Amino acid sequence: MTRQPIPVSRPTDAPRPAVPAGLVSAPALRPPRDRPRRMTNLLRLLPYLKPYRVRWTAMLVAAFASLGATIAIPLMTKAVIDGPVRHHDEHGLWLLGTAALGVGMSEAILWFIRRWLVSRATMGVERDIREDLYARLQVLPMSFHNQWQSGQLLSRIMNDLSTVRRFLSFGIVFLALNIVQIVVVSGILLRLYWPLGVVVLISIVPIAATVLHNQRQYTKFSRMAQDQAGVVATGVEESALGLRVIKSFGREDYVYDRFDTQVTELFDIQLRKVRLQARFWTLLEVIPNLTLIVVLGLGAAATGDGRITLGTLVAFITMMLSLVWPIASLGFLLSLTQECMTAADRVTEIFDAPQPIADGPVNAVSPAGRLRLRDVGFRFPSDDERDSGWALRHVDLELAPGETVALVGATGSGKSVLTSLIPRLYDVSEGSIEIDGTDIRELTLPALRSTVATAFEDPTLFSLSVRENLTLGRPDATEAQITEAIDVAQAQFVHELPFGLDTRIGEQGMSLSGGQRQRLSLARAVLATPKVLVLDDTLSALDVHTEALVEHALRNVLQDVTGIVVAHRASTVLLADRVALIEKGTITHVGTHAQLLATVPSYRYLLAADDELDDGAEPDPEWSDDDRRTGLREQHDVDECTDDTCRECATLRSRPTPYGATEGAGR
Ligand SMILES: Nc1ncnc2c1ncn2[C@@H]1O[C@H](COP(=O)(O)OP(=O)(O)OP(=O)(O)O)[C@@H](O)[C@H]1O
Repeated sequence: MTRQPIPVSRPTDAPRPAVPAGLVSAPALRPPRDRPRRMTNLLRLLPYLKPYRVRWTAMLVAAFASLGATIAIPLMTKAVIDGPVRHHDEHGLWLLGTAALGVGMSEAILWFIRRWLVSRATMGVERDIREDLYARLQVLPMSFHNQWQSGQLLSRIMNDLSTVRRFLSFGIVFLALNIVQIVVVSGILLRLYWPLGVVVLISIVPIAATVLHNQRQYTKFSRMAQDQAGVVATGVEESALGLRVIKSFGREDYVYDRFDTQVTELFDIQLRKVRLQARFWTLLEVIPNLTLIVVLGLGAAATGDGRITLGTLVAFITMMLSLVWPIASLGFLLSLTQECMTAADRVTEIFDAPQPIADGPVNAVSPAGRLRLRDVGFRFPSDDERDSGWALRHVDLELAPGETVALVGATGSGKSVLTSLIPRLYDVSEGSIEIDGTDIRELTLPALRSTVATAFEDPTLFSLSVRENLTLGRPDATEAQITEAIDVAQAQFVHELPFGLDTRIGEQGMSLSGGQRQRLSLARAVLATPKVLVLDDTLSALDVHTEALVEHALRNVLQDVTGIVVAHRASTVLLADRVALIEKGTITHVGTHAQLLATVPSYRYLLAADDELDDGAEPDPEWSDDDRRTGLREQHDVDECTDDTCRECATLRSRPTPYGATEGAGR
């Protein structure tokens, strides 16, 4: 089974309507309460109807035609009663009866046509907005995703868009139809017998007043319910992903209680909505019934006095009753309109989120891969006024094409943040990063991301086949190239999966072990054949033997690319030509492993945990270049050495490498 890789943005040639311009160049995200633009947000979604305008207009015509039939039937009834029935005209009765039957049947057929026409159009609109929203989520920067709960996004992309569809499919149509029906029928009622018409109009006033009064409350509850649905979705997602942790700590009760609180809150909000509606619906039941009693009494008297005919009274009552549903549903339809406006707010918040990381003008993959960081500083974007602090400051580093630098630093020192800046997952806050002399902000994102490939410590795999996961960065890779990348990453285990490369792996690659996922992630990065390869502690989950094999193969790959390798172990550092030590967000030392080992105590502490070594000691001038590079003297025989204070023995013995203390890091 071969499937297309996950698209990260909508293909430009896809036969879909463009995102309405209002959505693309929308202003920055602002909290919903500050925005008096609720209707505007809904209107901004209406251009999605454009591709379906013929179908939608036809649907409106069918709907209004069937409304005409609905109104005509009571009038025909009047004509039958006051004409053929009253005058015992059998021929006229057949004629008018058949016509009324025809009108009734055409009303039913038009109703069916309306439903048939509208469902396809509105489902298409829902699909189109959903696709654009998804494409938008793909291009929004990491800072956006850091700030948004994934459940909120899920609830917007699923629930809110269904609300928009419901509104477009019947909400807006019936709102228009019902208003027209109320106005036209009220006019006819006044014309049939104005005193009774006035009674009916008076009865509409309290209903309309209640509808308007309820709107604000209902809107507030709608928004609260929709936001809380997002919180619940986040809870479900988190507990599904963190199931192992929850089980291993035996915290099922705790997460259940937390979930129970969230769900109960949603339940309470929905209950408040229902209570509000219930009060409203009660009013809608009572008032028409009271009106009917009054109309029947006054109408019977008027018929007895001969002021109106029996046919007029029957038509009046039939028409008046036909108003009950349009008026009653007005409350529901206005509620739906409110919900839809809230949903449109929530959807457009995503479209409106700023996209600071945009394409530059240069669409060319960098030829050599010379990487330069100039006085780079970075602070995480923060929502509030609080200063988020500098995660990186004054970072200067230059890598020649083909050179590999290991990034070493204590946990939290800024290594991952630094590696995220190179593919522009975040943009630098100050300074610049250049590849082959071009500021990476000048490059188009596709060009940059073809130049730079990254493998992360926590490798995310998708619910796709192994092949699709591997070729994410290079969809046109050949079998030979895939096999080579698999070999480099020592991921040959994929051939033993039930369907080999076509085996579909579970959600987030969960059916694979951590080390297997890391190897696939590494193979994916290698297969992308970048000019700059960034490995963010990619080998941390491998056993020492596999790590040694991967490193052996990686050595060849790194010869041809510029590499930044985040390393916590000496064995990984040995892949690099030079090492950069990062401390509290700043690169404090750059040199070979041996130089730093010999001269920088904090570096020794990090890699060797050896604080017994002399601070500031220079490496032995008799060491070979290779020894200097590795910081280990291969010729030195630890077993033979009798000097208890020997620096080399201490280094070799304490080093947490897979190579054995006397093997000189296995080079
Ligand atoms: N999304 C974020 N928002 C705010 N601060 C963050 C975010 N991600 C990381 N940080 C902070 O930035 C700093 C550097 O984090 P980073 O992940 O780069 O550390 P690291 O050196 O890679 O650590 P480790 O070796 O543990 O992976 C830390 O203080 C961390 O708390």
